Amino acid sequence: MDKLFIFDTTLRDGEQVPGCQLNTVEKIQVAKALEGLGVDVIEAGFPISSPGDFNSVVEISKAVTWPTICALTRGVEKDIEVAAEALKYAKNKRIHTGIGTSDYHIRYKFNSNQEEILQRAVAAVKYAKRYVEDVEFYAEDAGRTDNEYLARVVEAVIKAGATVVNIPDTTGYCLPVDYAAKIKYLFEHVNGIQNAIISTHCHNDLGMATANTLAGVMNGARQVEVTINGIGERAGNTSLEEIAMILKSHKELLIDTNINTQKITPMSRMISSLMNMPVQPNKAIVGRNAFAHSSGIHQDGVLKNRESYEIIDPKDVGLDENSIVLTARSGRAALKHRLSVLGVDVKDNERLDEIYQEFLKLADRKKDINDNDILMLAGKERLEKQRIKLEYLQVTSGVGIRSVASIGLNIAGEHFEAAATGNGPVDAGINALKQIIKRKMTLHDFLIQAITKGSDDVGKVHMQVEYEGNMYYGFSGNTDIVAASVEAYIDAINKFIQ
Ligand SMILES: CC(=O)SCCNC(=O)CCNC(=O)[C@H](O)C(C)(C)COP(=O)(O)OP(=O)(O)OC[C@H]1O[C@@H](n2cnc3c(N)ncnc32)[C@H](O)[C@@H]1OP(=O)(O)O
Ligand SMILES: CC(C)C(=O)C(=O)O
Repeated sequence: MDKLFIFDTTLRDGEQVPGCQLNTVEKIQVAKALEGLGVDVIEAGFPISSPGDFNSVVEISKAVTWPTICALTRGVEKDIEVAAEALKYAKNKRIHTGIGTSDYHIRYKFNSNQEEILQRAVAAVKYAKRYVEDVEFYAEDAGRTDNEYLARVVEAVIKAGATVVNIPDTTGYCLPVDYAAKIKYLFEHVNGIQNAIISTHCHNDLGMATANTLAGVMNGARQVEVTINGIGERAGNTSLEEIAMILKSHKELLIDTNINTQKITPMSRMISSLMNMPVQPNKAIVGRNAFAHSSGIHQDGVLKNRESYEIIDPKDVGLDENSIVLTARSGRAALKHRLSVLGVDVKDNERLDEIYQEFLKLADRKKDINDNDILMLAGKERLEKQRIKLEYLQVTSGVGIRSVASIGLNIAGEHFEAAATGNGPVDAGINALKQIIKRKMTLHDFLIQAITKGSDDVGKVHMQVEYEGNMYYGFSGNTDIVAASVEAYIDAINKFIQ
């Protein structure tokens, strides 16, 4: 297996994203987590850019042990001096310097010409070499740089001592076939290329960052510059998790990384939370839906054999399990599975079908069906077979009066009635219930939730009732929330009275 070096630039290119700025303490936290993840190089910042960024590079250098700490500079002496100073405490250090090589950059950014830029590139590498052994050179906008000129620059900087040469597709313009050809061209035309590692740094403006990075690797690049969750300037960078999992999934490529893939999900969540940058739900590997199956045919297939619809074991990226999301497109297999996970075993297909029909009606109204909804549906089923049934409930309540409730119960075929007052209609209803069921019961959890949005909505009630030291759960749903509350209490009682 060939080793691919993972160069993480979440703290530099990722942190350039508006709103994603981190303070030094947060950056140290991220750097330590990246070290745990197994990255080879951490690009910690651009020290000349601000005192805060300088300080972060210093502190990360002190905090991190084995990955190389890299600092970015322009091809400018002062930048290089400041970067070297910031890296003073790093055990393994690298300066990443460079200059734009495309005609756009040479003409408009620098008002210069190819020969002068080539000389500035070489001078920058030589200057950085005065401070550190490990110097990486970037040919900014290499994606749009003419290959013949790029090869001359790459050859010259390697001769000047560059240990790594970065070929960025800065604007995310390249097609994978063209980026592949560019890397191949360099390997075929640069004398001394074996003395340096060729690196990719692909942006995602056209959604091709990962494809381009992979094309580079398949043509000889052995370092990839990536970020967690693919964050970065504009549309972002190649995402670390995608490259790591592509190589883990396609062993035939014979290329390996040091990444401990089981740390990918926690790392992704840490970055998303610290940088206030939500991950799009369908993002490969780390999106909320990356391992969620929501349609009946897929769910049935996955429940029969995970690999029917999953190419990655969720455990390999640090998730406990995949998720079977119940929607109006789900089938009986998924519903039955969820019920059994929740402890409700539906053995009889006729019963399952009845619950399923109720489920479909609810799913058409409500986008997210959660576990409580499912339990409530199964509970409604159960209500009909319960020992204690609510026959009627009448409540009077209002402002400035004490609530009064009268209740009628059918207990194993016998009729009982009672009335009581209470502190509000629910309390009155439960007090009336307790006039008939004279047991020492305590209500703990009591949650009322609207299912959809209208005022005619179903109120869903979830309760926890303690009886003789044990907890019993009760569920119900009704457009009358007082009735739903009393029904939920009766549901809990039925669980210990039968
Ligand atoms: C592709 C990448 O470089 S990705 C990194 C991008 N990240 C950043 O830009 C964040 C950090 N940047 C900064 O803090 C500031 O831009 C600084 C400190 C670097 C420079 O600030 P200023 O001196 O005010 O310059 P300003 O940002 O306005 O313009 C950039 C200057 O750098 C020059 N420059 C840009 N890239 C390079 C380079 N690689 N090598 C040499 N000079 C460069 C530009 O031509 C311009 O010079 P000019 O003023 O003579 O025209
Ligand atoms: C500094 C370089 C590597 C960069 O960020 C780019 O070209 O996008």
